[in-house]
Amino acid sequence: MSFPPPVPSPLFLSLHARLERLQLAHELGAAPPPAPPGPDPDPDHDLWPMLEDDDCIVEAAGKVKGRLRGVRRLVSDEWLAVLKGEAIGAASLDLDVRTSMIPGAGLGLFASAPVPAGATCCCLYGEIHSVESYREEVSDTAYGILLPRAAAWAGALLPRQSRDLVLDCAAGAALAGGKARYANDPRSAEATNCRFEPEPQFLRARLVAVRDLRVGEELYVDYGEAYWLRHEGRPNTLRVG
Ligand SMILES: C[S@@+](CC[C@H](N)C(=O)[O-])C[C@H]1O[C@@H](n2cnc3c(N)ncnc32)[C@H](O)[C@@H]1O
Repeated sequence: MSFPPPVPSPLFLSLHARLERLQLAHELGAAPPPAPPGPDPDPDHDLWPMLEDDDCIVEAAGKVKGRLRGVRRLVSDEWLAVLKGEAIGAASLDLDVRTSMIPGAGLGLFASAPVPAGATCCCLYGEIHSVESYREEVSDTAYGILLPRAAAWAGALLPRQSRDLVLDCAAGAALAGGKARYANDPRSAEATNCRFEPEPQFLRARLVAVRDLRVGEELYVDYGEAYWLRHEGRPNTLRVG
Protein backbone atom coordinates (compact mmCIF):
# COMPACT_ATOMS: atom_id res chain seq x y z
CA MET A 1 0.00 0.00 0.00
CA SER A 2 1.30 3.48 -0.82
CA PHE A 3 0.92 6.45 1.48
CA PRO A 4 0.70 9.56 -0.69
CA PRO A 5 1.72 12.69 1.22
CA PRO A 6 -0.96 15.26 2.07
CA VAL A 7 -1.28 18.15 -0.37
CA PRO A 8 -0.70 21.43 1.47
CA SER A 9 -3.21 24.20 0.76
CA PRO A 10 -2.01 27.56 -0.69
CA LEU A 11 -3.01 29.12 2.65
CA PHE A 12 -0.80 26.65 4.56
CA LEU A 13 2.16 27.40 2.28
CA SER A 14 1.81 31.17 2.57
CA LEU A 15 1.33 31.01 6.35
CA HIS A 16 4.36 28.75 6.63
CA ALA A 17 6.50 31.15 4.58
CA ARG A 18 5.39 33.94 6.91
CA LEU A 19 6.26 31.79 9.93
CA GLU A 20 9.76 31.16 8.56
CA ARG A 21 10.40 34.91 8.21
CA LEU A 22 9.13 35.62 11.72
CA GLN A 23 11.26 32.77 13.07
CA LEU A 24 14.33 34.17 11.32
CA ALA A 25 13.64 37.67 12.71
CA HIS A 26 13.23 36.15 16.17
CA GLU A 27 16.53 34.27 15.92
CA LEU A 28 18.49 37.17 14.38
CA GLY A 29 16.89 39.94 16.42
CA ALA A 30 16.82 41.84 13.13
CA ALA A 31 14.61 42.22 10.07
CA PRO A 32 14.69 39.22 7.68
CA PRO A 33 15.69 39.70 4.03
CA PRO A 34 12.86 41.26 1.98
CA ALA A 35 10.08 38.85 0.97
CA PRO A 36 10.00 37.89 -2.71
CA PRO A 37 7.53 40.13 -4.59
CA GLY A 38 4.03 38.67 -4.65
CA PRO A 39 0.40 39.70 -4.99
CA ASP A 40 -0.12 40.18 -1.21
CA PRO A 41 1.57 42.84 0.92
CA ASP A 42 3.88 41.57 3.69
CA PRO A 43 1.55 41.29 6.74
CA ASP A 44 4.48 41.86 9.13
CA HIS A 45 5.91 44.93 7.40
CA ASP A 46 5.14 47.04 10.50
CA LEU A 47 7.65 45.02 12.60
CA TRP A 48 10.80 45.23 10.51
CA PRO A 49 11.60 48.97 10.93
CA MET A 50 11.06 48.61 14.69
CA LEU A 51 13.75 45.91 14.81
CA GLU A 52 16.22 48.33 13.22
CA ASP A 53 15.40 51.11 15.71
CA ASP A 54 17.55 51.08 18.87
CA ASP A 55 14.86 52.96 20.80
CA CYS A 56 12.28 50.20 20.57
CA ILE A 57 14.23 47.04 19.77
CA VAL A 58 13.26 45.24 22.99
CA GLU A 59 9.58 46.02 22.48
CA ALA A 60 9.93 44.93 18.83
CA ALA A 61 11.52 41.60 19.81
CA GLY A 62 8.55 40.93 22.13
CA LYS A 63 6.12 41.75 19.34
CA VAL A 64 7.92 39.42 16.92
CA LYS A 65 7.71 36.59 19.45
CA GLY A 66 4.01 37.21 20.09
CA ARG A 67 3.24 37.27 16.39
CA LEU A 68 5.34 34.15 15.86
CA ARG A 69 3.14 32.29 18.34
CA GLY A 70 -0.05 33.57 16.71
CA VAL A 71 1.07 32.60 13.20
CA ARG A 72 2.26 29.19 14.42
CA ARG A 73 -1.27 28.61 15.74
CA LEU A 74 -2.71 29.57 12.33
CA VAL A 75 -0.24 27.22 10.58
CA SER A 76 -1.23 24.35 12.89
CA ASP A 77 -4.96 24.96 12.46
CA GLU A 78 -4.61 25.07 8.69
CA TRP A 79 -2.45 21.91 8.66
CA LEU A 80 -5.07 20.05 10.71
CA ALA A 81 -7.74 21.26 8.28
CA VAL A 82 -5.65 19.86 5.39
CA LEU A 83 -5.20 16.52 7.17
CA LYS A 84 -8.89 16.21 8.03
CA GLY A 85 -9.86 17.08 4.45
CA GLU A 86 -7.67 14.24 3.21
CA ALA A 87 -9.04 11.73 5.75
CA ILE A 88 -5.53 10.60 6.63
CA GLY A 89 -6.80 8.08 9.19
CA ALA A 90 -8.14 6.01 6.32
CA ALA A 91 -4.65 5.53 4.91
CA SER A 92 -3.46 2.50 6.85
CA LEU A 93 -3.05 -1.24 6.58
CA ASP A 94 -5.81 -3.27 8.19
CA LEU A 95 -5.43 -2.05 11.79
CA ASP A 96 -7.85 -1.94 14.74
CA VAL A 97 -7.83 0.50 17.64
CA ARG A 98 -9.02 -1.22 20.82
CA THR A 99 -8.07 -1.79 24.45
CA SER A 100 -4.35 -2.43 24.77
CA MET A 101 -2.86 -5.69 26.02
CA ILE A 102 -0.88 -3.51 28.45
CA PRO A 103 -3.09 -3.19 31.53
CA GLY A 104 -3.96 0.45 32.22
CA ALA A 105 -2.41 1.76 28.98
CA GLY A 106 -5.73 2.71 27.39
CA LEU A 107 -6.21 2.01 23.71
CA GLY A 108 -3.71 0.21 21.50
CA LEU A 109 -3.20 -0.58 17.82
CA PHE A 110 -3.63 -4.15 16.49
CA ALA A 111 -2.97 -5.89 13.18
CA SER A 112 -6.21 -7.26 11.73
CA ALA A 113 -4.34 -8.83 8.78
CA PRO A 114 -0.77 -10.21 8.59
CA VAL A 115 1.88 -7.48 8.17
CA PRO A 116 5.23 -8.38 6.57
CA ALA A 117 8.47 -7.08 8.10
CA GLY A 118 9.43 -3.71 6.60
CA ALA A 119 5.86 -2.73 5.67
CA THR A 120 4.56 0.73 6.57
CA CYS A 121 1.48 0.22 8.74
CA CYS A 122 0.27 3.83 8.79
CA CYS A 123 1.66 7.33 9.22
CA LEU A 124 1.90 9.58 12.23
CA TYR A 125 0.77 13.17 11.74
CA GLY A 126 0.43 16.05 14.13
CA GLU A 127 0.92 19.68 14.87
CA ILE A 128 4.18 21.09 13.56
CA HIS A 129 6.54 22.88 15.91
CA SER A 130 10.08 24.17 16.00
CA VAL A 131 12.12 22.63 18.80
CA GLU A 132 11.81 25.93 20.69
CA SER A 133 8.05 26.27 20.36
CA TYR A 134 7.57 22.61 21.28
CA ARG A 135 9.55 23.17 24.50
CA GLU A 136 7.72 26.39 25.31
CA GLU A 137 4.17 25.75 24.24
CA VAL A 138 3.54 22.03 24.55
CA SER A 139 2.87 20.34 27.88
CA ASP A 140 5.44 18.01 29.42
CA THR A 141 3.29 14.99 28.78
CA ALA A 142 2.97 15.60 25.07
CA TYR A 143 4.02 13.08 22.45
CA GLY A 144 6.56 14.64 20.12
CA ILE A 145 8.74 13.15 17.40
CA LEU A 146 11.76 14.92 15.94
CA LEU A 147 11.76 15.49 12.19
CA PRO A 148 15.46 16.21 11.55
CA ARG A 149 16.34 18.76 8.90
CA ALA A 150 19.15 16.73 7.36
CA ALA A 151 16.90 14.02 5.96
CA ALA A 152 15.88 13.63 2.30
CA TRP A 153 14.16 16.65 0.84
CA ALA A 154 13.19 15.50 -2.67
CA GLY A 155 9.57 16.23 -3.53
CA ALA A 156 9.10 18.00 -0.20
CA LEU A 157 5.84 19.70 0.80
CA LEU A 158 7.66 22.85 1.92
CA PRO A 159 10.13 24.71 -0.29
CA ARG A 160 12.88 24.34 2.26
CA GLN A 161 13.44 23.16 5.81
CA SER A 162 15.84 25.42 7.59
CA ARG A 163 15.55 23.80 11.01
CA ASP A 164 14.63 20.64 12.86
CA LEU A 165 10.87 20.29 13.36
CA VAL A 166 8.87 18.46 16.00
CA LEU A 167 5.62 16.67 15.32
CA ASP A 168 3.33 16.92 18.32
CA CYS A 169 0.97 14.01 18.04
CA ALA A 170 -0.99 14.39 21.25
CA ALA A 171 -3.94 16.47 20.11
CA GLY A 172 -3.38 17.01 16.45
CA ALA A 173 -3.22 13.48 15.18
CA ALA A 174 -6.26 12.48 17.20
CA LEU A 175 -8.25 15.35 15.71
CA ALA A 176 -7.15 14.48 12.22
CA GLY A 177 -7.91 10.80 12.64
CA GLY A 178 -4.42 9.25 12.44
CA LYS A 179 -4.11 5.76 13.92
CA ALA A 180 -0.35 5.66 14.51
CA ARG A 181 -0.61 7.59 17.79
CA TYR A 182 -2.31 4.55 19.34
CA ALA A 183 0.84 2.42 19.20
CA ASN A 184 1.97 1.83 22.79
CA ASP A 185 5.50 1.32 24.12
CA PRO A 186 6.11 -2.17 25.62
CA ARG A 187 9.29 -0.89 27.35
CA SER A 188 11.00 -4.08 26.28
CA ALA A 189 13.27 -4.44 23.25
CA GLU A 190 12.07 -8.01 22.84
CA ALA A 191 8.38 -7.04 22.54
CA THR A 192 8.96 -4.00 20.29
CA ASN A 193 7.76 -4.89 16.79
CA CYS A 194 7.56 -1.49 15.03
CA ARG A 195 9.58 1.71 14.74
CA PHE A 196 8.87 5.26 13.68
CA GLU A 197 10.73 6.41 10.57
CA PRO A 198 10.70 10.22 10.30
CA GLU A 199 9.71 11.65 6.91
CA PRO A 200 10.38 15.35 7.46
CA GLN A 201 9.86 16.16 3.81
CA PHE A 202 6.22 15.03 4.18
CA LEU A 203 5.79 16.35 7.74
CA ARG A 204 5.08 12.91 9.15
CA ALA A 205 6.67 9.69 10.44
CA ARG A 206 5.96 6.20 9.11
CA LEU A 207 5.10 3.41 11.52
CA VAL A 208 7.10 0.49 10.10
CA ALA A 209 6.93 -3.18 11.17
CA VAL A 210 10.39 -4.47 12.16
CA ARG A 211 9.29 -8.10 11.91
CA ASP A 212 6.34 -10.06 10.53
CA LEU A 213 3.18 -9.35 12.55
CA ARG A 214 0.42 -11.91 13.05
CA VAL A 215 -3.31 -11.17 12.98
CA GLY A 216 -4.36 -9.87 16.42
CA GLU A 217 -0.84 -8.77 17.47
CA GLU A 218 -0.55 -5.40 19.13
CA LEU A 219 1.83 -2.92 17.48
CA TYR A 220 4.53 -1.72 19.85
CA VAL A 221 7.14 1.02 19.43
CA ASP A 222 9.94 2.33 21.61
CA TYR A 223 9.11 5.94 22.61
CA GLY A 224 12.62 6.51 23.95
CA GLU A 225 13.74 7.08 27.50
CA ALA A 226 13.15 10.85 27.36
CA TYR A 227 9.42 10.23 26.96
CA TRP A 228 9.23 8.08 30.06
CA LEU A 229 11.37 10.46 32.08
CA ARG A 230 8.75 13.15 31.42
CA HIS A 231 5.98 10.73 32.36
CA GLU A 232 7.63 9.74 35.62
CA GLY A 233 5.20 8.36 38.15
CA ARG A 234 2.99 6.62 35.61
CA PRO A 235 3.16 2.85 35.90
CA ASN A 236 4.63 0.69 33.18
CA THR A 237 2.37 -2.22 33.72
CA LEU A 238 3.30 -4.43 30.78
CA ARG A 239 4.10 -8.00 31.54
CA VAL A 240 6.15 -9.63 28.82
CA GLY A 241 6.08 -13.39 28.38
C1 LIG B 1 0.83 7.87 22.24
S1 LIG B 1 -0.24 7.38 23.49
C2 LIG B 1 -0.64 5.75 22.99
C3 LIG B 1 -2.14 5.56 22.93
C4 LIG B 1 -2.80 5.53 24.27
N1 LIG B 1 -2.71 4.18 24.84
C5 LIG B 1 -4.26 5.97 24.18
O1 LIG B 1 -5.16 5.26 24.61
O2 LIG B 1 -4.48 7.09 23.66
C6 LIG B 1 0.88 7.20 24.83
C7 LIG B 1 0.23 6.86 26.14
O3 LIG B 1 -0.17 5.48 26.18
C8 LIG B 1 0.04 4.92 27.47
N2 LIG B 1 1.07 3.87 27.41
C9 LIG B 1 1.84 3.53 26.35
N3 LIG B 1 2.67 2.50 26.66
C10 LIG B 1 2.45 2.21 27.96
C11 LIG B 1 3.02 1.27 28.93
N4 LIG B 1 3.99 0.41 28.59
N5 LIG B 1 2.53 1.26 30.19
C12 LIG B 1 1.54 2.10 30.56
N6 LIG B 1 0.98 3.03 29.72
C13 LIG B 1 1.42 3.08 28.45
C14 LIG B 1 0.54 6.08 28.34
O4 LIG B 1 -0.58 6.69 28.92
C15 LIG B 1 1.17 6.99 27.32
O5 LIG B 1 1.29 8.31 27.80
